[in-house]
Amino acid sequence: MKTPAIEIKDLACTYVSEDGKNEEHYTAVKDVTLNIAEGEFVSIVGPTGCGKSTILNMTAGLLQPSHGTIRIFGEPLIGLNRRAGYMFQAENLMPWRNALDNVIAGLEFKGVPKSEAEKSGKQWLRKVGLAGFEDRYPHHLSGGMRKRVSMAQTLIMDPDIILMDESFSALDIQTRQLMENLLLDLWSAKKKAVLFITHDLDEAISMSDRVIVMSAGPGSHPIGEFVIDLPRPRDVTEVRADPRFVALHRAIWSVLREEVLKGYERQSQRRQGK
Ligand SMILES: Nc1ncnc2c1ncn2[C@@H]1O[C@H](COP(=O)(O)OP(=O)(O)OP(=O)(O)O)[C@@H](O)[C@H]1O
Repeated sequence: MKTPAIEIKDLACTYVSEDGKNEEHYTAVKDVTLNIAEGEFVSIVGPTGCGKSTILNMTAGLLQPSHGTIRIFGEPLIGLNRRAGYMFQAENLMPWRNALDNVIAGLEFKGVPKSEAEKSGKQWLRKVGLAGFEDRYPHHLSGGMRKRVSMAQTLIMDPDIILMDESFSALDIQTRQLMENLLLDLWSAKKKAVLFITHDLDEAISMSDRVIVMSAGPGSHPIGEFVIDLPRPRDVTEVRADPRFVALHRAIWSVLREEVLKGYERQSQRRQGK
């Protein structure tokens, strides 16, 4: 069997917070075991606050697990995950750089000569539908255009793994579906392992090869795994009318629904300090 791109074993994360007097421990995730194959597109869905971002941040190497291991293409993850590119919900463009200079920032940092980086940057801006926008600064681009620049900025580095945390959730629905289709097009041209975090079950099903459902926290862990056997290439809007999509949605929601309700209840108990 091929070595997985991401191999997560018995992972746990306990946050410790202090208010000056007391130390509070909160185990967000526990017993998380999960593999993602090379080129596989996997989404994690779960109730709000269940620890989806916690898992992603540990896989990115931005957060140290309290327990368990993460292997990247067979190698234990130590420090930052250098084989991964990230796309988060928040804007990460540098406002003082134009679109092209934002796209090539990572290449420049790696020491790629400017002319070579610019040539590649222009190609990437074309791929994401922004040819002619090279000189525009982020504040002169729409939210959707800024996301396209971010996507080019991530993919130009040719990472073997792409980690995405609610990357499109701030966009309006039409722009969001355009971005989802664009991502699928780019992904199918050069398949990378994708770990995609989303609140949106429709988005998870329409994009993924596999959807993992997490339980409500504390100690959140996977409680369901669904293979999405919808044919590719997919159009994320059209695929939603496919009877198989509807059946998968029903099956996954039957597992997720109860956890969502538990998640709301536990969060409100936590807020009240119960
Ligand atoms: N630094 C921290 N200190 C203490 N608790 C934290 C910290 N970061 C996250 N948490 C808690 O850990 C739990 C998991 O958080 P996380 O952001 O990973 O969940 P999520 O599933 O991504 O949330 P959402 O769906 O709302 O984006 C939450 O209950 C959160 O309040």
